[in-house]
Amino acid sequence: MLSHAFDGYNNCVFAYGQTGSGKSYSVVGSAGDDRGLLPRIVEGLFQKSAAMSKDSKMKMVVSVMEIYNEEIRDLLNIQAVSASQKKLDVRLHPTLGVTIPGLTEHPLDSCANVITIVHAGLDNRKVGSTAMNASSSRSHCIFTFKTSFVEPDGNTKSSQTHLVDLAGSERASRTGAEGDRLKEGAAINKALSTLARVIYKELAKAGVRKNPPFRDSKLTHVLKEALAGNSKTVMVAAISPSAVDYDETLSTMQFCRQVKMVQTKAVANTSNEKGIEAELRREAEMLRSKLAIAEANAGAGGGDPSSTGSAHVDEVLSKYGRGKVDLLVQKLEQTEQLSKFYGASYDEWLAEEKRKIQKSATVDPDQIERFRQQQANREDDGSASEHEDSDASADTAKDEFVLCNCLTREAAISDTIETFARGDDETNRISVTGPIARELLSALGGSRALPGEEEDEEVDDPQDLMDRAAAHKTKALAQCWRSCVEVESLALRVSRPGAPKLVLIPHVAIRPDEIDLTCEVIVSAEYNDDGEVIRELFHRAQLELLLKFLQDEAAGLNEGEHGTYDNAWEIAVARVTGRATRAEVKKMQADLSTAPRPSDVGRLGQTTEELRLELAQQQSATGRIESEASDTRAAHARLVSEESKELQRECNMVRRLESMAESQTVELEMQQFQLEAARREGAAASRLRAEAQALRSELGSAELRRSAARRGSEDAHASGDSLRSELGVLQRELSAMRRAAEEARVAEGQQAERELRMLQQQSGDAQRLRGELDQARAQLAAALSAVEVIDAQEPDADAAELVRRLQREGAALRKRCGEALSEAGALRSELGELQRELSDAQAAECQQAEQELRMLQCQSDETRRLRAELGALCAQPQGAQLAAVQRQLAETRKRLKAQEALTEAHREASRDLPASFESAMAAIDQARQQLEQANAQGAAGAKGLPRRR
Ligand SMILES: Nc1ncnc2c1ncn2[C@@H]1O[C@H](COP(=O)(O)OP(=O)(O)OP(=O)(O)O)[C@@H](O)[C@H]1O
Repeated sequence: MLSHAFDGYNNCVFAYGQTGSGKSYSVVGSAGDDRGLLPRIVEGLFQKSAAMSKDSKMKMVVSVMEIYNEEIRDLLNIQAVSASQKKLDVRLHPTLGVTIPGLTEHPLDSCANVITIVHAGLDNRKVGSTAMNASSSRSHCIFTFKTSFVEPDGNTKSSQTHLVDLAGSERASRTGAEGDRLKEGAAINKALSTLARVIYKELAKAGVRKNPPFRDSKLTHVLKEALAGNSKTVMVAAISPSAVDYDETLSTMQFCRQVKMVQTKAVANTSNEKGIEAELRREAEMLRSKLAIAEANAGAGGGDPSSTGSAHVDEVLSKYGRGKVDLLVQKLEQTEQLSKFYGASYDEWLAEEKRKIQKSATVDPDQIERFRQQQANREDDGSASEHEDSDASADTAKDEFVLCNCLTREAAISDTIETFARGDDETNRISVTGPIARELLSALGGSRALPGEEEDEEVDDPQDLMDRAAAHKTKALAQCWRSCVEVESLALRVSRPGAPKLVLIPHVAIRPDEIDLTCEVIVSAEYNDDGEVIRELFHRAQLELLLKFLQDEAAGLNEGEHGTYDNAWEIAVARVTGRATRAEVKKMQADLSTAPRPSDVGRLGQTTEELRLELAQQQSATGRIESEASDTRAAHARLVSEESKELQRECNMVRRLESMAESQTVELEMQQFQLEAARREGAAASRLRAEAQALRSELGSAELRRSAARRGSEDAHASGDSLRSELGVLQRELSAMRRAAEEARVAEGQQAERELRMLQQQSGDAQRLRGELDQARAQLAAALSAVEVIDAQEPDADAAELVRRLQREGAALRKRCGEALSEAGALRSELGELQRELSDAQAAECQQAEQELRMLQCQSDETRRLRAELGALCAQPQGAQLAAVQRQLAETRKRLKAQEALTEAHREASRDLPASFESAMAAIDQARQQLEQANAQGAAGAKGLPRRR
């Protein structure tokens, strides 16, 4: 873009997108690395300018405006913004193109200066808060940089860069806009939809001639050149990454696609002021020298014209040359003035240019009122006389010319046109030839197309109407000049030196929809016997008709052989006006002079008398016919006025129909556009058709797989159901087991308690037995001691033997008793251990059961989820997912099997538990029996002891 600007191309960047998507962020941004396009472009321009050669110069001005609720406001003219909300308007200038009179432009000399100015402008911008953006731009903002690069050789490249931050498209339902916000939103959406329509029309334009509705909104009117003309234009599409903004994002992208297809026609804006000036100087010099020759000839009493070249050319030069030279000199002076301005300070030049533009684009309100009044009068007084009409049209023409002058920049041209518009004195007879006419034409039309040629739309705004009327007039005038120039040059070509002069007095009658170009031709038709002009005759002729005749005549003439016709243009005029040419009159005279015979004189006189009589009759008949004709003309005028009213009504209806047709055409174009897109897509579709065929067959096999998968899933469902029922059974079994285990635990606990009590009782019995044993031992000891005493006194071998046996048995008994006791202790500890084991096993079992329950719940949840997934998958058959589900199903089956194995193990464990308990109880019983035996033996032993003596 920077290099385009340096090469003299106009640029435009506009940011488009929904509200809050980042348009302002992209165009202006904030400080540092977050700065947007604008500061970066300006930096680039100044950097490039610094790198240019010293003799080159860059000049830059900036303007900032906003379009708020269809009103243009200058953001750099704070006074206007805050004081009276002064609105600006868009004008189409014949040479400058789209202009906004009153918009201030600030000269720039540094990057910092630009940023300051731009931010000052942005402070005045309309910003509001909506539900979608806390600082939402409520207006379209346009930053315009005009740059011109002047090279050392005078070559100038000028460009204009627009940076446009559009307001975001928004939906009232989402932004929550009400009141003023809603109104702003409506204006924003209107401008954006006009932008879209302009784009559609631009696309349609390639085929048929269309007029995009640029004037329907201020935005498109201002950006007309950027959207369809001389500009390199870029669109930045801002979109939101959020899924809720899907619709807006899609519509932005569709708009993007259309914008991408619009083609603009950018041309480099280059000029060389020095070259133009030099050319003008050369031409002026040449004309001055010719004038000097002509004056010298005139001073010398005429002399022989042929000695200085063409007498006719000299004659024309002597009469009109001064005017031409004066005009050219005037033009030259203006160019000099312009170049002086260019050489002077840039600011002064800028101020002067602005003043000129404002002056040229401002129309006096009185003039508008007068013009409107005259138009109304003209419409109302359709039946007025021709004379009144011509007076009124003369006045109107004058006003229209004044308006026309307002639109031209060149004062000299304005004067000429005004002179041309006056129709009552000698100055009106303007002879136009070659260069001057061309200059006038180029000054009137410029290098641009005439405004009237560009568009043909209905306008309600009076100022607009004035502009267009003036443009229309300018166009008519240009046409008239063109025709005059051609007529004159042809007349010059076909006439001979010494032939009568051709003077054209153009009349331009302008009506809203037609241009009538006629001219009065002076034919020096009446001569006295000495060949002197008695009076000049004026004939009104259609310029176009005249031009055609002259062209025919010129085509029939071989250049250099002027002898065939005395004066071809005279013949042409005579043909047009229906009069005899001088040559014909002369021929008739010659015929008469050569033919008369004395015998015929009387007859001729009689014939002449008869002819005179006939002529008188014809004259009276002509008078009658003329009076009838005037009546008919009046009636015709009335009819015409009625018809024109009728036509006006029909026109209005046609316009309404046209507007309807217009909207239908827009729709049609959109459809055509879509059709075109569809056709393009169709081409891609045909490429994809083969692929689609392959996919279809693949789909068929996928269908088969899907049905197989569905069957599999149904099986899986069935197996899932059976698994579930199994699971239910297992759960029921588990709970029954849990209940049985609980009961067994309680019963075992009670049993263990009972046994404990018994053991305690047995241990008490054992204690008692031990006490009795101790007693028996003490008795035994006492008996032994008594036996020893007895032995000592009277030894008894048997008794001693008995005692020894008893002692042995007692020791054995003691030993066995100790063993029984230790066995009972071991049994007790074993019992305690068993009780601990039992309680541990019960706790572990409970824990395990809870875990299992939890697992089963998880499994049942998972099964439910899997079933739902399976259902969804069945609805959308996709092989991979089905396989995944089958895998999950297999895993679940595996887990169920593991669960079953675990449950079985627990079942086994719970089966083993009572057996070990029973063996423990049997051991206890055995120990108890042994203890009882020991006790019985002990008792028997005690009984068998000899009584103490
Ligand atoms: N790329 C980004 N990085 C960081 N912040 C961003 C970005 N784009 C936008 N933002 C932030 O999002 C918010 C809205 O952005 P911005 O005002 O530029 O949106 P907008 O399209 O101009 O909206 P509107 O049309 O309503 O004016 C701002 O606060 C801006 O700083």
